Amino acid sequence: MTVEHKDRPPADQFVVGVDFGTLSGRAVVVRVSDGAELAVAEYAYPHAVLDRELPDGTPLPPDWALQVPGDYIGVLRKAVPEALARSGVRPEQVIGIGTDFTACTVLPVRADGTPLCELPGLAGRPHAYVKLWRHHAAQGQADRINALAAERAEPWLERYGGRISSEWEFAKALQLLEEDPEIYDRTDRWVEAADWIVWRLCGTYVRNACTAGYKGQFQDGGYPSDDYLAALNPAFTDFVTDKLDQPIAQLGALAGRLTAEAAAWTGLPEGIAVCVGNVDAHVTAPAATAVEPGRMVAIMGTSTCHVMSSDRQGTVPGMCGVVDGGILPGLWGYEAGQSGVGDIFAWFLRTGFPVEYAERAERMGRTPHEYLTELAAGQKVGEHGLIALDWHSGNRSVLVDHDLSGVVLGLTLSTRPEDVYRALLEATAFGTRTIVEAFESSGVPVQELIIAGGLTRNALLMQIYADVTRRPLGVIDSAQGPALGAAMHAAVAAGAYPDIRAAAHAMGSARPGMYLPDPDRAAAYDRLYAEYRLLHDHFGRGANDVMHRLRRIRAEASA
Ligand SMILES: Nc1ncnc2c1ncn2[C@@H]1O[C@H](COP(=O)(O)OP(=O)(O)O)[C@@H](O)[C@H]1O
Ligand SMILES: O=C(CO)[C@H](O)[C@H](O)COP(=O)(O)O
Repeated sequence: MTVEHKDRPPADQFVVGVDFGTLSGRAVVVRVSDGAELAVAEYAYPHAVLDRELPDGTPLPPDWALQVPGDYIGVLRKAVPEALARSGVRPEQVIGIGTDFTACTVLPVRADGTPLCELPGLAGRPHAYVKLWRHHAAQGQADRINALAAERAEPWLERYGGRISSEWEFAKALQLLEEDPEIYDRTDRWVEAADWIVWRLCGTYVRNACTAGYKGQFQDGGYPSDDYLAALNPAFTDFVTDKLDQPIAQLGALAGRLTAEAAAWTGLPEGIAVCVGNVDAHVTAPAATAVEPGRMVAIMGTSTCHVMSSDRQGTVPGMCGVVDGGILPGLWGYEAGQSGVGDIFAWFLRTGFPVEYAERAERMGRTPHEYLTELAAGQKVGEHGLIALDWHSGNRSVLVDHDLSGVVLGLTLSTRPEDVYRALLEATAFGTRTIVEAFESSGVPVQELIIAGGLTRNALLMQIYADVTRRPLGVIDSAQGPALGAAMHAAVAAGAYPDIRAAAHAMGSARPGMYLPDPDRAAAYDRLYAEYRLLHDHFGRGANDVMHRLRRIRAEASA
């Protein structure tokens, strides 16, 4: 007989969490009483990431990254019913659905939520589509936003470590205005995909406090002022009033009830609780039980987000932002990140993985990642003679410059693919150490590092992170941390728990100290990290502007 914990929900109630990642959506059916994940189903976006051309063949310039909003609806129609069927749970046992999304992934929509790219005649207009979080073609607008904010000493700038990213809402909207004013004019709302999917589920458009704060620069009850926007571009003056402003709700709040249309898509009962949206990184903190100050969660996937709550409000140079209640109610939520991590490893598989390696991996029943990892694991630290900069997708923290690019130094004629692969793994660890040290030196202590996301599957990578950061690494128990976090917020929205902390204690779990730093390897990495920081400052802080010059040369050549 199971003894029901007195204040725990009954064991026959379930929630669904849906994690909209960069390349796919994952739906998980979760038991409310203890967070047990009964089933998961994944749906890969048919159009993946549009970074070369639109579906109709319209070419895209460099640094563009778009998506097709219909792909997201596919997750609701395919992954949710599949997970429900696999779970054996009856639909009437499901009391709520919660979602999380990559961010800042934004799209222009009409007043009823229709994406502009779905309107007649606009399928060939790049600015009518979703701008994915890693759309980096608005760096020019971001540079102007930062320069003007610094010149006017705008108070909100320091909440973002002194620099606004080209990945965020204002830079992307300004690019839209300046490059396709007709699409801008036809945009009724500029919506985070995190909120658009909730809008599709319950018929209500409400902005979540997380993306509004970190990506929409909502601080102390307001957005950047109209006269600041007018100084950027007079046509941008009313952007907040006309296209952005919308009621904001706290994380875990009820956004509305599942509509009949969404019930038909998902196979879930009409009228169940639909939770306010959330971000794939921040939603994972409670899933990893990181609900106390100083426990940093690094969600490692295509990119890495470092999220941490603190009782201190500080300014960490190059952080993505600090938002009151941005992760957990009542605490300052900090975000930092690396815009390319798994993406960099994927790039190397596309471009540096020889056919004979692929054939050997297949014969051994290994994926390319597994095969290269096995080959690289046997090396001693420094044996490959390489050092890399993990900037193939720009630098999000601490330099906030997406016009920077990747570097591999030390190549010789005897360098092997596994050498470069390991150097890339290590470079991302050096990037994380740079971020952790920025927090520590700014008076915001990082007590513990907990890893979540798809990259937890790579044990060598985890050990390298422990050795490089000289910190024990905890690992979230769930293989679907973001989806579990979304499910937990749905349980709160459905009233099963009073708040997300209570849900975290009942439903979240992580294993502390899974990877411990080895003193000898850590000492060897200190030498390589010192070289990384020299390169970091040389190429990233103006000593040698070659990376920006190369971009200008490329732009002229491709023009
Ligand atoms: N064993 C592995 N080692 C290193 N990287 C991996 C491995 N498996 C997948 N990846 C990378 O992980 C990324 C996908 O991360 P994941 O968390 O699954 O998805 P998402 O980023 O969409 O949430 C891809 O960029 C892929 O190259
Ligand atoms: O910046 C983000 C969160 O603030 C993005 O959501 C994240 O970088 C992309 O997610 P993933 O790497 O899992 O695809």
